[in-house]
Amino acid sequence: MGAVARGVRRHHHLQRQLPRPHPDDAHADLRHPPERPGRGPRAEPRDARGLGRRARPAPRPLAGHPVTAGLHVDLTVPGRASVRLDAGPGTVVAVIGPNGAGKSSLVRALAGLVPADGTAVLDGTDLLRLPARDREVGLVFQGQLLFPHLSALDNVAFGPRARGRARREADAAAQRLLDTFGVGHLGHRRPRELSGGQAQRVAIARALATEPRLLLLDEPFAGLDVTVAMALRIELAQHLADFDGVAILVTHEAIDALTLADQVLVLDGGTVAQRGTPQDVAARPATDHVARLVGVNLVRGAEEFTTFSPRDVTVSLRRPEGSARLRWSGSIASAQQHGDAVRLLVDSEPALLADVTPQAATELGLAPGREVWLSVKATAVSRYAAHPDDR
Ligand SMILES: Nc1ncnc2c1ncn2[C@@H]1O[C@H](COP(=O)(O)OP(=O)(O)OP(=O)(O)O)[C@@H](O)[C@H]1O
Repeated sequence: MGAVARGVRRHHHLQRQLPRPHPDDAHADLRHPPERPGRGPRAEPRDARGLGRRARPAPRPLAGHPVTAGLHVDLTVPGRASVRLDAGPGTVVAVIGPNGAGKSSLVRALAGLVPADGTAVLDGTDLLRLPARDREVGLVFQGQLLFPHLSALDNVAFGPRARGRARREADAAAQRLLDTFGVGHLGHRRPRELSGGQAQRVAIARALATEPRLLLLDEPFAGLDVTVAMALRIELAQHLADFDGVAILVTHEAIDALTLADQVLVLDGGTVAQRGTPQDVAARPATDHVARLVGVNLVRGAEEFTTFSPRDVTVSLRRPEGSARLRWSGSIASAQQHGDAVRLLVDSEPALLADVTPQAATELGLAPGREVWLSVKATAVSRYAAHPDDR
């Protein structure tokens, strides 16, 4: 669980120690979704953690697949991606990687939007053997269109209604979700009357409305204003803290992986380059892409990788003393303000980042095109095996 989600879950755990909230309470209803019509009052016992979530129907096992809760993927989208992934219930997996790495191919294969070989077993059922419409999957894709002729509320209520829930109940559940994502007052509006951020909130609410066992979020914050994206991230973290399905979040932002995810899957060239907790992946990146995402330098040797912070790099115009392994030359490709420092991207082998003070940048004339030497102290670098067993 990500750091934000962990905090939220702790908060909810404390709340669970308190007397049960009134059923009309909007937050309570997220944990106590209304029953489907015709089933009468809740008959199932509450689960062991006392969350009061509705007991799910027993998963249908397939021959050769033991019923194991969560998601167990070993699939290939021919020519695009080949991925193995295991995620227990309640896990948020961030999928990161450069353009063309296969991230969208993975989520689209799970959603049934592109054909795939292999298996993707969700709570004992192989999704790849089901038509897309029968998969218990909620989808949020970047710039995804809402139904233009329906109001925001009807967009969210559409899925539950299509699954047989009475209109009043579906609308009430949709309203609660819209409230959760801060757009409860916009339920009457058509999609064209919503801003991008508001529409994206409605899209997330719509994906959650059917209580999917698998939530697929493909860059849900892309293209949003920074403050809107941050607010949405926090709201989503609160929701994910109580979500007992599996969520897969494709993202280009390190902050998503670090704050929302329990597991990070790094794709590169259509295969898994690294997997681990956000902290492990950030501390020991295996690819240049991840190193850039988390803002560290990565020097890859055959047996050993080395990382260090741009802050620990010394920039000089003359060749410095010290170990040749910790010394590079190159020309400055770019110089940008970064917090209270100037961040240089140096076209060395490999390309490296160096943070210098504005004063040093001025004194040394550190502008693009300038030839410089970079060095780092041995005590400032972290080394790790290039090929750990768990990749
Ligand atoms: N419709 C398609 N037909 C054929 N190949 C495709 C198609 N869509 C994607 N590909 C290829 O499959 C590979 C993986 O693409 P994919 O879109 O899954 O990557 P991605 O990691 O999601 O990239 P991005 O971050 O740019 O969205 C790429 O080599 C891409 O060119």
